[in-house]
Amino acid sequence: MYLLIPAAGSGRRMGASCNKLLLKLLDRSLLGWTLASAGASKSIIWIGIIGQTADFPDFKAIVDEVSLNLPIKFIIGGETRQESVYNGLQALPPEADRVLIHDGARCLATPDLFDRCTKALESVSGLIAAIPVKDTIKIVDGNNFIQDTPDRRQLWAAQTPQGFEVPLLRECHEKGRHLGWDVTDDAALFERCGLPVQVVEGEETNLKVTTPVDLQIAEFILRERLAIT
Ligand SMILES: Nc1ccn([C@@H]2O[C@H](COP(=O)(O)OP(=O)(O)OP(=O)(O)O)[C@@H](O)[C@H]2O)c(=O)n1
Ligand SMILES: C[C@](O)(CO)[C@H](O)COP(=O)(O)O
Repeated sequence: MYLLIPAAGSGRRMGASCNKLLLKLLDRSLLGWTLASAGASKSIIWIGIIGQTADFPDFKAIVDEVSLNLPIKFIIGGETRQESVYNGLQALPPEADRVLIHDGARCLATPDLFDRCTKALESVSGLIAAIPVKDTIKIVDGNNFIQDTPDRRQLWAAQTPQGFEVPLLRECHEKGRHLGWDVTDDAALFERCGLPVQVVEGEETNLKVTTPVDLQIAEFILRERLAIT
């Protein structure tokens, strides 16, 4: 399976002075953990890392440290995640018919999750990893008054990997650009184009490291996983 890793963000909500994917979690950068997990999966055969040019020297050092036995391509990202993935899709090898897209910031996804998504993508044209929400969710208006409480049994929190047939996802991105759609994940483009997206059970620990507290939670999970005290 071909894998695109959007890693071209700035980490504004993390408040760090650099791309948050360069921050260390134990002895390795966030991007390093993400790459190590993808590299340990049985199904990933190629990785495209989408980043800002200024980060490429650091990204190259991280790739060397993780010593992956896979072809790696560096792809220049855009101003939004949507644009970055668009650029990634243009840079896929011509033989790539299906692709997984996985946020660099979801550095705790396990190799098994990549493999389960790859397997599931053999029989559907679009999928996402997601987990049922645990909280009661409120729809709130601009004045902070609740408008609705949707049935939680139908609510799932979207994660990555998200996987798609490449020609269909390219078409959805083109349409989105043409019509000015602004979305936070690739599944949303598929949905707006009326295409089906299947949900694959994600992982509760597959958090997106977004704010400083997520870094602490991620470190706790990693220590438990690696049995480090
Ligand atoms: N222009 C962008 C923006 C985001 N991303 C990537 O998309 C993933 C999810 O984005 P998010 O966690 O929001 O990262 P940032 O954009 O870096 O964070 P923030 O929104 O707080 O600035 C991250 O792996 C990030 O690097 C990207 O490739 N290109
Ligand atoms: C793709 C994603 O990780 C699914 O949860 C998320 O939508 C990324 O969006 P963000 O706005 O960059 O957090």
